[in-house]
Amino acid sequence: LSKSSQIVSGLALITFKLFLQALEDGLKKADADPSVKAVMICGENGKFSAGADIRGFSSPKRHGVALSPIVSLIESSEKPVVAAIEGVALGGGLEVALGCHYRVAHAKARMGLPEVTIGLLPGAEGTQRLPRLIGVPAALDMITTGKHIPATEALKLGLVDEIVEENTIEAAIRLANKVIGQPLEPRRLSLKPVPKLPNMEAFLREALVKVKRQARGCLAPELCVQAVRAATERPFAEGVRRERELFGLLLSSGQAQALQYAFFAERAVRRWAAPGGASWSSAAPQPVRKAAVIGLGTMGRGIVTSLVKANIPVVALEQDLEYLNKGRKAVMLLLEREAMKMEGGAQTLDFHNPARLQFTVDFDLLCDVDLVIEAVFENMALKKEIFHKLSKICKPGALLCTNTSALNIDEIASATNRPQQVIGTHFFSPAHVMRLLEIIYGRHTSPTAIATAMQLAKALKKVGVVVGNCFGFVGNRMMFPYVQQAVFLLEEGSRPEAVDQVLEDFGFKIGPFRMSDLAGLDVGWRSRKEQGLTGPSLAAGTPARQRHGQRYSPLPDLLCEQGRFGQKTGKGWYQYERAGGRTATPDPWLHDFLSQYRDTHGIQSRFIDQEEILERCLFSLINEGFAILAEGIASGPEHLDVIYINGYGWPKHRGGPMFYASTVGLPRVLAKLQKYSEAHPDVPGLRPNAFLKKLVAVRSPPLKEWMSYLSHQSPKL
Ligand SMILES: CC(C)(COP(=O)(O)OP(=O)(O)OC[C@H]1O[C@@H](n2cnc3c(N)ncnc32)[C@H](O)[C@@H]1OP(=O)(O)O)[C@@H](O)C(=O)NCCC(=O)NCCSC(=O)/C=C/CCCCCCCCCCCCC(=O)O
Repeated sequence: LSKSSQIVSGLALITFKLFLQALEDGLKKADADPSVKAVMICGENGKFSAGADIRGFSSPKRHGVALSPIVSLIESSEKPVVAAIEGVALGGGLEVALGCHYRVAHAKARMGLPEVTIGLLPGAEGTQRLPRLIGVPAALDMITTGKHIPATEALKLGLVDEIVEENTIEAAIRLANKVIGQPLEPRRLSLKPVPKLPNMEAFLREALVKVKRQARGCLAPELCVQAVRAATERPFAEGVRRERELFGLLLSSGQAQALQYAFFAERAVRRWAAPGGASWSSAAPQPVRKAAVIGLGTMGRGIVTSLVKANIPVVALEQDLEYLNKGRKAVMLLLEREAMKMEGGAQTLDFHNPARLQFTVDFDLLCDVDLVIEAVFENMALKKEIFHKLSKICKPGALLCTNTSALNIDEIASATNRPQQVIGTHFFSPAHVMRLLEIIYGRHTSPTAIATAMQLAKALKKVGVVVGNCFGFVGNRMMFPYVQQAVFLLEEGSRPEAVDQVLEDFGFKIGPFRMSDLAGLDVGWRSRKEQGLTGPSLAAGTPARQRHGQRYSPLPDLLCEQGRFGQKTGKGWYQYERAGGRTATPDPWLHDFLSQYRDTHGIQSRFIDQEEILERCLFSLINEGFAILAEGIASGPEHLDVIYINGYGWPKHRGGPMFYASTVGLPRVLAKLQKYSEAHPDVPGLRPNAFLKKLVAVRSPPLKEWMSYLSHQSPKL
């Protein structure tokens, strides 16, 4: 068939100008050449196409519109066109394949329309062709979630005609040969009707309700449903017009830019940098063939589960048999659940095999592991004791990681004989679900240790973000002023449900008070007692609402003193149906308690509007972000944004806190902070950071240029 086939595709990414022109030229040439009987389209280097170059969407008119006519050209060809899909066929890549009359895929190929994840919809007629091919429910699922489906599933759905284990191109050529001369009309998707559903209207209505609930203010999923609805209600050409209209709306919504920024930010943070010039490009990771986890509380259980899922043999250690058995049961339950979600189930995970997962109380069994993750509770003395023991037992090359959310990595490292191999790995709960891994280097941490921790994050399918050592690191340090403002707002007249509502409407998965109830108020209470901010070590005569000359709210401490720890005790900032319950209901007791508290402290209650709630919480968090950047704790604003999107439920369609600040406008953030700071001079978190002021003074450059305005390289970097 060599004479009758044409390979006209060549790039994994559709760099539109060159690629589309080549595709058009190739198709026209093939059409005009009587010796060509069929056309096969494939990619280069084992990849069909990852779709359009996402960076190109900043100039949509120039690039975007050109793909649809090409897809139509393919479909209307008088000669059969077969797509040979290897690697990935995503976005515009899959839309090209949908224009073809036949699709052959390699068994390992993946397909999807991920445009929704970058704030768009499949704008080259994908929302109109896919439902015609695989029906509305399956098409809607792919288009609104953007998920990549494996070839086997694509075959079941009818998205591809054949899958092969061997040479996809040869198989596609074989198929092309076979279908020469067969009628093409039934293979042209634009001519097919959308398969009917008995309850189409109800189905689409429910789908819209579901995506709206899940999207929390993100527009793209909703508009995807509207585009698919158009396919069910209108002829193909009109559906395409509607798709284009909706695409245009998304393109100008601002959300697409935020989501595309987030896509590249997540990839940018892999290129880490640390003190002394060490970086991702020069440091090589050590292999991790076996790991250990110390402590099987909530965090340890999730970490063990993550490691087992990543196929890394684990030794799980507890202090005594009682805790060990409790931990073992919980881990097994988590793993059973994870196995059920996986193809191949328990056999794939193999967690009943002691060579893959071993439970022990014997520290000596840690002598041959390559990496230890200590996950005991946040107590410096205990952690130091464990690290001292580890440095005696573990082999010389072993990496010693501490799962801490705030403690000083250098102090923990000082208890060992190998501070260069000590590193912070801050997991987020539940650790087998949450994608973020904050990786904290100490003063002596070696580049190899950082590279190994980053490699571990990748193996665990997490996003590793390398940051410097300070109290709370990046995520929690930015969270402190945010939560502090939320509590101050209660003192001044607001209620937990009002504050949560504003932040959840903004797009947070959960507001600060619901979050605090979920995490447990006792966690922060313990830490504040350790810091001497409350409890028996507080100096007599300390004013109730002041610490170290700054405003302090004792409200969370007072709740803890009442035994209100949140969900676990059935009462916290809200009331719950029972201890351990999850349904938060506003609590009249708390409202009375707040009134009495204000009376006791002579605070005049006032109405606080949504704007003030949002600005005080978010701008104080962002302000701390500028401090972190200025101190060199993180090497760029993308790091902060990736941390917030993946670890703190920040709405991705707003691009992360620092990106959000850039869209609000730095002068506005500064002006508002100045205003609130004047009203609350005893709150340092509201005092505009010098770096923010500087950026405004130099006329608010684009976010990617911010770091170049730091006058001196921070000693941390
Ligand atoms: C699965 C992947 C492809 C690979 O994953 P992995 O192997 O892990 O590698 P990565 O690290 O993720 O990626 C490696 C590097 O490649 C870069 N990359 C990857 N994909 C892209 C991309 N699509 N664009 C740009 N760059 C990309 C990535 O950044 C890495 O580089 P670096 O480390 O950052 O340097 C995975 O990468 C992946 O999932 N990629 C994304 C795939 C995707 O989302 N594809 C869809 C893109 S959108 C699309 O295809 C749309 C096409 C058709 C548009 C038609 C529009 C018509 C509009 C008509 C209407 C006009 C209306 C007018 C409006 C008006 O009125 O104004």
